[in-house]
Amino acid sequence: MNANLLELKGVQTHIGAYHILHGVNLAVPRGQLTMLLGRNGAGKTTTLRTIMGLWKASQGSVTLNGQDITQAATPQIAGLGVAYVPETMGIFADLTVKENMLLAARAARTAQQIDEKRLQWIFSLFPAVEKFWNHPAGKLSGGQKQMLAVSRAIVEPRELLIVDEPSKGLAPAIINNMIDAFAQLKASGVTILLVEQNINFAKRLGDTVAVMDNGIVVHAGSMKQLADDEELQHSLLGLAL
Ligand SMILES: Nc1ncnc2c1ncn2[C@@H]1O[C@H](COP(=O)(O)OP(=O)(O)OP(=O)(O)O)[C@@H](O)[C@H]1O
Repeated sequence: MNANLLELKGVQTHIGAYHILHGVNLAVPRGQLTMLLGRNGAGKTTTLRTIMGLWKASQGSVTLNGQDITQAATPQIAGLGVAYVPETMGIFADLTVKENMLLAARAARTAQQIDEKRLQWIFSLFPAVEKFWNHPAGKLSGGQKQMLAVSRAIVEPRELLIVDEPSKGLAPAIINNMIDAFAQLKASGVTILLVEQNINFAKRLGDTVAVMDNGIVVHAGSMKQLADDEELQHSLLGLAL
């Protein structure tokens, strides 16, 4: 079995006339939490969208479990066990939390059909999801919406969870809750890829890190190594952890 669940090799992506990714190499080790860092506009979101088939790579390859998914359609990629939470979160504001969860559960048509043990586990990770079960999702706070978005992504078992900036705009207490939840998710065996701007969040959760700049990965290694090396942080990110 390949040690890397996901691998990008030489991935180039164009958006219309713009050449955004210039040969991204990225490895996401199985069972680990990988942080994708980088300045604004470095190409992190474009990388996630290319993995999900929402943009198509013009060159290079994306492989999942050794299977080439470079040209696969998004539903097919999702069907292989990949869940993606975009920055916009994809929540239906007019629907209740419960309805949002049901829509995310492909196999369930009623709340009773969602695997009960799994639902209780999700409630334990994100108590707000249970508390506001029958409330319109649009009424939730930013942090609660983010928790609902991640809960939707894991309503059924997934092999790979990809989340774009889960800590964005959240208060420190909510960020701590989010860190605990991701740590528990990882302990359950899910491989996780997170885009982050919050360096402390990255430092506390990451096993592996990749740093992007100008559409390529300019550094890859262990999170601890980067966390311990202030000079490297300055040169890669313009700041220290
Ligand atoms: N739809 C689009 N059309 C044209 N250019 C785009 C589009 N989406 C992104 N870009 C450009 O691609 C580059 C990379 O954007 P991307 O969103 O991937 O960066 P990012 O690292 O995720 O940054 P941020 O943290 O600001 O979201 C940026 O220069 C951006 O302006």
